Amino acid sequence: MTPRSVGRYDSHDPESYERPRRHTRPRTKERPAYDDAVPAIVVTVDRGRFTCLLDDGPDKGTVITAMKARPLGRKAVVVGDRVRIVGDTSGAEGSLARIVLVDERRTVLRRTADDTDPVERVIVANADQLVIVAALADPEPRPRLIDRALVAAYDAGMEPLLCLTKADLADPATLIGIYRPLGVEHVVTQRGADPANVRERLVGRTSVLVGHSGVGKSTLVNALVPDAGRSTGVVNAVTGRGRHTSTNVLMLPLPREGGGGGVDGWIVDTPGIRSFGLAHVDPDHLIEAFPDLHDLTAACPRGCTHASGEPECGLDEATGDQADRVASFRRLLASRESSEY
Ligand SMILES: Nc1nc2c(ncn2[C@@H]2O[C@H](COP(=O)(O)OP(=O)(O)OP(=O)(O)O)[C@@H](O)[C@H]2O)c(=O)[nH]1
Ligand SMILES: [Zn+2]
Repeated sequence: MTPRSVGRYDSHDPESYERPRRHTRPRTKERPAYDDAVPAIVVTVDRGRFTCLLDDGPDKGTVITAMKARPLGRKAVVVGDRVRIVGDTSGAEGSLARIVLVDERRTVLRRTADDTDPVERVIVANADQLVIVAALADPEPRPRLIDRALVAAYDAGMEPLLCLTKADLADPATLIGIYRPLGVEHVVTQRGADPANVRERLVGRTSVLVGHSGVGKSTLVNALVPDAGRSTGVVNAVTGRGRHTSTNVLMLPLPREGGGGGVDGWIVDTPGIRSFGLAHVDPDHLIEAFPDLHDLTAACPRGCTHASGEPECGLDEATGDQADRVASFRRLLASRESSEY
């Protein structure tokens, strides 16, 4: 970074993105610094350094290392954030740009403080889909964990997808049956199989993959993103460190089929995240993910949590298939209290 650019951008006020500037000086002579800010996507965070990909212009896809500009203060910048950066955006080795603005987030996937992490955090911003990876065997599927991931997805406004791996070891029918009443979509896969059925679910969106250790998540990611392999990915070029020992959340581009560059979607791998703290989840927000059940609760007493045993809960009116749905919804509600990881 040249001394000129340091002086220039230090006085920059990122707030001016959000409010019209009060002083309307002619802009021809001294262009405001933020006109130079370029859009980028945060793909990983490591000790205060943000790895971003330029998201516009002829150098789109260039890997940039950036830090937060001071005026952003303690506001978190997370993987998936759309940001504006200034300074040295060349991506040259050793260069450091500055994030001056974080765009409004479409979705936020959070985890509450719990035994494994004392701080509530946003894990990923702007993701559309939560892919819950579970092995059909070895390790045995744990529906309680799947339930908790579903709660996190619905609460975040993300669509859940159940991805059942190791189909060579067990039949998926039972597990699929458990999630049918909720209308959860699923795909079944196994090592060595063409991952096309999984891939087609990822095209055009940003998908966060979560799963317990050993379920085959890395095997799947490597099949989907062949040359970005977990240990040699784009991020390595910047950090110079092996990714395979890291537990950082990492967003990988899903390469367009047939080579030639281009990105068909984004996969966010979450090696360090085995569970979600769900204490922040509000039942009235969760039920909005199920409009038919939400309608039933219109006449619930004030403060009704819709759990089984609540007096006069509208969900008790459900019959037939919808009653199955209510039972499943209540199971999800109860999973918030579970201490299982
Ligand atoms: N039988 C069988 N084994 C598989 C399959 N997919 C992965 N495995 C094996 O399961 C083990 C765990 O796979 P990984 O891909 O490392 O699992 P992971 O979910 O990334 O686990 P962590 O690295 O602990 O997060 C490895 O020994 C894989 O070879 C499959 O479809 N069938
Ligand atoms: Zn109720």
